[in-house]
Amino acid sequence: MIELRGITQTYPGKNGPVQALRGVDLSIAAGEVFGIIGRSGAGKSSLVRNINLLNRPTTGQVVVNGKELTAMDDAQLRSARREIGMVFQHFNLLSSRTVFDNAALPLELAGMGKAAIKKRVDPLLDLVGLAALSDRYPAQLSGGQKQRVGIARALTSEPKVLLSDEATSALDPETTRSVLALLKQINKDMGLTVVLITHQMQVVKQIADRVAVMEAGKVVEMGSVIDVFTRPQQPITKSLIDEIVPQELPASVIDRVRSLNCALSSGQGKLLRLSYAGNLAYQPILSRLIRDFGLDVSILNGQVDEIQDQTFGFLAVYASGDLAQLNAAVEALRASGVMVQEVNTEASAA
Ligand SMILES: Nc1ncnc2c1ncn2[C@@H]1O[C@H](COP(=O)(O)OP(=O)(O)OP(=O)(O)O)[C@@H](O)[C@H]1O
Repeated sequence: MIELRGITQTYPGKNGPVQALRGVDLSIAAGEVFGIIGRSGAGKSSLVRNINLLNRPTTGQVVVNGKELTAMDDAQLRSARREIGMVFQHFNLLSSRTVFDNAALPLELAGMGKAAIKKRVDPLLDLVGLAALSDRYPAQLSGGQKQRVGIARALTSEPKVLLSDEATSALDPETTRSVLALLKQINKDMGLTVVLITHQMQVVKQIADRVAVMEAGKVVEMGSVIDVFTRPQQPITKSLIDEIVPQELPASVIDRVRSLNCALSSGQGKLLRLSYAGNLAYQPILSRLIRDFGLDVSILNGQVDEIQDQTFGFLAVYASGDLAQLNAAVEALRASGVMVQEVNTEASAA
């Protein structure tokens, strides 16, 4: 549905050119909710604005729904853009127009008649839960309601793709959840492809199917959300996930393990961080360590959560026993799909 090939974006800057994007290739499938995450300045806004050519990339190709936007003239582009709706962090509503008139604006500009506009806009205001507020002005709305107007407006041209540029960044956590739930519902009910950029993993976790992690103008990691949460590879990904799934164990746990280690011969105790997802969450992982390998196991830390009906989690356990059995147990865990990290307590505590 969306193909970005070799995208670079260079802006003129006071102290020389700023290279915001340094060669991005992305393929987003129809009907997906695709998250693009990164810290401030990573290039997310530049990239999402490349998809509808609100920013024209310096080099590279943008193909949406089989049509190469980067090869189009202005008239062709205006028509192609109707298939791509966009919602913005600061809503971009006109204060002098009512909810209905804000949502209707793109249709008015396209020259549609009043009756046809009403037929298109009324159901959309109903969909976003604002039917009763259609005569209000933006100043009389909450942030969440303003964003719902923005979403209705983006849907008036019956797009196939919805781009969301930090649409929930200005909203409180509860309103964020309800706006994201609305986007997910629209994605499911209308089959709309949603591309959202955010700096919050919580947003990715709630709604995205796949995620690309950006750093310094490049995509450094990409995968299904559950895979990226359970097997983050890059330091930036780990640090972004840390707010939801702590990547480091508390110092108090490391301290306790060091004193446990002192009581054993070298190597007979290991601190293991086990990450797992999906069906593995229902496997008797710990009882196998005890039964099959004769180990003692203490649970020291952990968290279990869900991403779109899939369980995922991590457990920090201290396993002790015969060294050969310990090593065999780690191998068996890895073979079963559990990600096992042996935590070096000396290095971690330093
Ligand atoms: N119009 C512009 N002119 C010059 N430099 C720009 C322009 N727009 C963005 N940049 C620079 O390009 C880089 C990427 O910016 P971009 O806004 O795409 O990142 P971002 O990940 O969306 O950041 P944020 O979350 O802060 O919006 C930054 O260094 C930024 O300062």
